[in-house]
Amino acid sequence: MSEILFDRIALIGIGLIGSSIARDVKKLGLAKEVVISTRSLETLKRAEELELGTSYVASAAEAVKDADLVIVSVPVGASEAVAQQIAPHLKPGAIVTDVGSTKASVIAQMAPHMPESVHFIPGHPLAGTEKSGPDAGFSGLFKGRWCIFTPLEGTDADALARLRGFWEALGSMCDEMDPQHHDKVLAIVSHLPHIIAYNIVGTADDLETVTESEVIKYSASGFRDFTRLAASDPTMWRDVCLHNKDAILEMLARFSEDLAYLQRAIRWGEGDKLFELFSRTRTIRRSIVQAGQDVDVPDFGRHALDK
Ligand SMILES: NC(=O)C1=CN([C@@H]2O[C@H](COP(=O)(O)OP(=O)(O)OC[C@H]3O[C@@H](n4cnc5c(N)ncnc54)[C@H](O)[C@@H]3O)[C@@H](O)[C@H]2O)C=CC1
Ligand SMILES: O=C(O)C(=O)Cc1ccc(O)cc1
Repeated sequence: MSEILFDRIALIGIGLIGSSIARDVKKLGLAKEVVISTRSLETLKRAEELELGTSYVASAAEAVKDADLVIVSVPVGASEAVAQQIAPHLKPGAIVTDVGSTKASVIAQMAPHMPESVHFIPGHPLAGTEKSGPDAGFSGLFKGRWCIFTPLEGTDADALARLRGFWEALGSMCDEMDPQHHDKVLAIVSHLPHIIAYNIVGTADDLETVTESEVIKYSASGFRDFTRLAASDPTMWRDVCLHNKDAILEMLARFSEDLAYLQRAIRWGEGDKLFELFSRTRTIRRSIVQAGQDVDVPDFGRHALDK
């Protein structure tokens, strides 16, 4: 059992990410009280059945009262609505953070509503799966994973250090970044891979009508890897696309250009070009594996806190 880091934590949104945080907080004893609130009463009831917190309230405003740490874990498009609901009820000195996959838009939605008396520190744990909802979370999700903060100018150093300490207690490695830079980096390493997966699985599904069930029947592991990403939550990914539009479009333009290069090399039988690219990318995979960042979803257990 670790030490208590916050007396009262409020979790707004209790899906995959919120419930994984709740499980770690409970397991490690990081808070005296964990108040949970979420939009649907059905999910709230499920959180209670799973005993994820110490109290369960229907309104976000009620949940944040007296909370020292507020973690907003909702689809990024709901950030402003949540900020509006909680703002008048936040305790002076409280730390308010989020876990959204995009950062500039979350800041634009939330920061204007935050009272000066609280510390608003946007965050993003780079850990997750294609699943969603409170049953999908698990203890240890964040272990060995990066958590990126995109602090606003003038952020209180002690508050940032406390939030960092919290994520480190969950096993994360922490870093800081400018929100625009975060959004560009994440566009290429996370958002594009999901968009490409949605696209290829959609294309295969369209072909299915032509080839009957062959696409699914003979799908090799490469295609199956894409289907895992393409099974990710539609609301969450719709919001990511809408709220990181510029960076995603910039990376998609670059991606399409490079795909055209590949297409041309195939058309003209330029094997040397194909070989050069495929060798370069193979080196990248090998360096990721060496750095221990190759954890596929089925292997998460290896990193779980309970092992
Ligand atoms: N799924 C993943 O792998 C990762 C997701 N994220 C980010 O974490 C956030 C949450 O994602 P998940 O936990 O995966 O989603 P989820 O779909 O599992 O859970 C979302 C939760 O938010 C609640 N919610 C939705 N709209 C709400 C509103 N207006 N007010 C209050 N609660 C509301 C839902 O009831 C649910 O409890 C998103 O912003 C996502 O971009 C970050 C890292 C990884
Ligand atoms: O399931 C996967 O492979 C992921 O990439 C999970 C993920 C989704 C969104 C994020 O912002 C961070 C991590």
